[in-house]
Amino acid sequence: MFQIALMGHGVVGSGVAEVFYKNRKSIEKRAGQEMEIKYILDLRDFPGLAYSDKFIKDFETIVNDDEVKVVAEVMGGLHPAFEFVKRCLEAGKSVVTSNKELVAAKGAELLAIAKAKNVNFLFEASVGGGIPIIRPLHQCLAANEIDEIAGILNGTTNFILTKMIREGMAFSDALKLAQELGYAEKDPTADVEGIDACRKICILASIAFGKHIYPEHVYTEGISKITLEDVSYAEAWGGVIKLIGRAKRDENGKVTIMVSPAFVSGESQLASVSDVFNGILVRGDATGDVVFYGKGAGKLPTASAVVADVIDCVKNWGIFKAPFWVAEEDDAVLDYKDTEIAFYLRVRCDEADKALNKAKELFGEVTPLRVPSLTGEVGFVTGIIGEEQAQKAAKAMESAGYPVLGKVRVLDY
Ligand SMILES: NC(=O)C1=CN([C@@H]2O[C@H](COP(=O)(O)OP(=O)(O)OC[C@H]3O[C@@H](n4cnc5c(N)ncnc54)[C@H](OP(=O)(O)O)[C@@H]3O)[C@@H](O)[C@H]2O)C=CC1
Ligand SMILES: N[C@@H](CC=O)C(=O)O
Repeated sequence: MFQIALMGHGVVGSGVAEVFYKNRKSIEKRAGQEMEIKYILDLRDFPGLAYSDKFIKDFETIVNDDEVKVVAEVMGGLHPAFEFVKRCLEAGKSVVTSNKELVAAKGAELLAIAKAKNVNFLFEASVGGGIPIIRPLHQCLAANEIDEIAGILNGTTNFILTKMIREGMAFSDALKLAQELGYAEKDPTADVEGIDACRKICILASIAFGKHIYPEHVYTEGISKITLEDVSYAEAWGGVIKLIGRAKRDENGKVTIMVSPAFVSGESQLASVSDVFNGILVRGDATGDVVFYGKGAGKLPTASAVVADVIDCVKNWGIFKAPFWVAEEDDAVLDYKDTEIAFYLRVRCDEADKALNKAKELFGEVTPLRVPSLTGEVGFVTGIIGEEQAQKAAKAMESAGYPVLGKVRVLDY
């Protein structure tokens, strides 16, 4: 009998218990072992559940119990999750987690401990909720050199943008709904400001490129400044606005990585990824583009990935099967200011032609965008230019009397 401990009984943790008890027979069959949840650690009490007797409040009970072989950490946050996970691994227990903050910050260190102890540290649920992406990237695509990964990695912001685009719903109402549905992080700033997507693209890039990419080295911009007017200009351009995380490795091994809202063409596979769904494009040198799609957040989709990792730990007891990357001292990430991309801008003006002439002078050739219902302003899309040049040119537009009302990157996916 394999004894398991669950740390956290919130949205994901309660889903893990639900999936485990509902599908226990098939789960045990797939794991090849009988399994039981011995403890559930949480700060609160949960009376009236069929498994209410499992709840404990002291982590020491779990770490000191040799019968507990696999621990699922679904509490979230960096502390005390890091200390708890580290101690479990050091005690010879395999750990699975849905906690991207933990993996993005401490993945290399925890993987090194797991490898040394010959236990597993798995985190399929940390990216893309219920979408299988970590295992395919690490195992099924292992024969490829991965050149690029780009995707919609945050369910909450994609849900908000979809509600804004399709229903004209106010940002705050859409966020409230995402929180009620259990999609958002405890502090939704992490979703809205792109921090959650940044953690996820860091995890994917670390697996793909074999070295730890730290969130603090990644330029990150969220969707809080996106307006319904920007949405209309994107439509006039022939696309939609999405929050995109992307990472690309050049021939020297340097990584360009960024999270920001972006115009994506209506024909792009990412354009049709709506609601809480995530879509992740992986470009391999042998496979070409492979796209992963599914529910990126929510109780049961995420729990599905956590329980699958638990099964893997049980089935592969004594075999290290986790993805692996090393912590690197030198920074592998290129300064985003040294990279190039196209931009959409929206400026206030009395005469659109004059504003567009000024834009040409400052940005080079531009493509005008017109939304008939919006007066006293004009939108345009630049060619590929340097990030720094774009920043300077936008400032110069303002100095010339054309206040910038919106500025979003334009992608060619
Ligand atoms: N919700 C989602 O759709 C997804 C979430 N994730 C990740 O999964 C993790 C959990 O998310 P979610 O379930 O939504 O979060 P919740 O806040 O709903 O659940 C966390 C639970 O853990 C408990 N907890 C927190 N700290 C401790 C502690 N020190 N000791 C014991 N219990 C503790 C909390 O108690 P209390 O409420 O009293 O603080 C709460 O019950 C996060 O890392 C999140 O980023 C990943 C993919 C999708
Ligand atoms: N808050 C996250 C939850 C899953 O990672 C999201 O909205 O994607």
